[in-house]
Amino acid sequence: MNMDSLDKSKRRKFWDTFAYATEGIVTALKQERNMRFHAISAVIVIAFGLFFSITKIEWLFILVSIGGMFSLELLNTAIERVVDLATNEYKPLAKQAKDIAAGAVFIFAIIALVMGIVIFLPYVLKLFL
Ligand SMILES: Nc1ncnc2c1ncn2[C@@H]1O[C@H](COP(=O)(O)OP(=O)(O)OP(=O)(O)O)[C@@H](O)[C@H]1O
Repeated sequence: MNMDSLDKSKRRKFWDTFAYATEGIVTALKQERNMRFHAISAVIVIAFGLFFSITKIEWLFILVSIGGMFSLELLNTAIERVVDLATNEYKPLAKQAKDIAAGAVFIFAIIALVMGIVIFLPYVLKLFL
């Protein structure tokens, strides 16, 4: 293999990674109700952000919340799949793996909710007061 084709195959591998990652996200969106819930929530939060013209720093927190939520839900889904692949019998370790992964999502969801309240509550109050 000459340098040129080596370079090309490396580049293809790089783009393949994006294609597989996109495929994973689309699969999760199609199969997981929670993923669709996050997508709808993200659209609503972005609409609120635009409506209230939130600051740059506030947008960054929203970005981290939305991105973190999607990433964690994807990892949780991946762990669920691996556990189901490993066994379809009732196993205490399978339960632990799924419940612990769900716990990670839950903790971040609470943090994202608190960030949302801290950011949007003052804007909402200003609207009414
Ligand atoms: N093989 C297993 N052995 C023991 N407990 C399991 C097993 N598979 C799932 N569970 C437990 O059953 C409950 C429901 O699991 P399930 O796989 O249906 O996930 P879920 O939380 O309903 O997520 P989703 O709705 O995304 O499928 C969880 O408490 C999980 O830990």
